[in-house]
Amino acid sequence: MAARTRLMRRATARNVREAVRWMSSSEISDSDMRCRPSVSHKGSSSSSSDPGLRSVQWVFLGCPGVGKGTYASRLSRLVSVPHIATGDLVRDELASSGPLSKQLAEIVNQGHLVSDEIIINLLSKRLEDGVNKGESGFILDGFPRTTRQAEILGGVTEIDLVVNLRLREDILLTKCLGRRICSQCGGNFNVASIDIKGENGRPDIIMAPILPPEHCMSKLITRADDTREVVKERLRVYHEMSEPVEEFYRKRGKLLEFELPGGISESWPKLLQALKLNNLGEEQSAAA
Ligand SMILES: Nc1ncnc2c1ncn2[C@@H]1O[C@H](COP(=O)(O)OP(=O)(O)O)[C@@H](O)[C@H]1O
Repeated sequence: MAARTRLMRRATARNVREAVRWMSSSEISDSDMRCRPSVSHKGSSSSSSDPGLRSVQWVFLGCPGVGKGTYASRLSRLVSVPHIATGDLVRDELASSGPLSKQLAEIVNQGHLVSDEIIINLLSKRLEDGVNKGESGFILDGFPRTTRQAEILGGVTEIDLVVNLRLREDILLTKCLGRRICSQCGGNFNVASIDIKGENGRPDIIMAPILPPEHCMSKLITRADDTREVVKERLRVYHEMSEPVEEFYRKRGKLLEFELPGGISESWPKLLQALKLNNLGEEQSAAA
């Protein structure tokens, strides 16, 4: 057991060293890595050799069901960096039926966290593959989820900004239960229709369902960990293990709190405004 732990530690250290080497061999200077949302992010290329591009290194935090994936993936397209969701890395590993898949299935389907070692291995590999393809910068979604992960990430590279998405807990559960994925195209949808009257000074919250196109309707599936019991456990685990990560970044002055006011049409422009990216959003919708 001790030997296995030592081996795991060595494997992790090696991956982190590789990530460090990746960072230091990158053409981007330290100052370029810092968040400069007001500079132009032209085109869809994420190559670091384009002097007009600056690669942001952002993290999205937030409870299960809050919409980290939705907003992180939209933003990644806007600022031309990859959206890396550790939940997707875990699901890819599960689907691959590799040596880890049985162990992972048990953990994920109980709503628990995968070990820091395994998740860092998966993330290091994804970052390395990306760098080999010429990627730079990232928006991380679902990582770090423990303070240890945050410390390891901080030892490897500088995070510019951490966006903490927030939403009422009763809505989170409904949203998780409404999630659907098209088994053919992989599209993410949500059949939940939320219309909650505000009370005690809280505003109304209206979130329209995100319905799939006709051709996906018959192919919709639900994630195995999106059952009522497992979502409740994931929320409990988030409060216990991941909320301290918010404090970790708050203390370092990197945390941007963002309370979602409603569905995408209402929240997206406000999020861009909070990130001082509204001009970029307008440019892109004008070009579309
Ligand atoms: N950083 C991480 N650390 C540990 N486990 C993780 C991490 N990211 C993802 N996982 C595992 O993958 C599952 C799915 O993650 P994700 O898709 O991000 O779910 P959620 O909807 O709960 O945010 C998690 O419940 C957990 O088991």
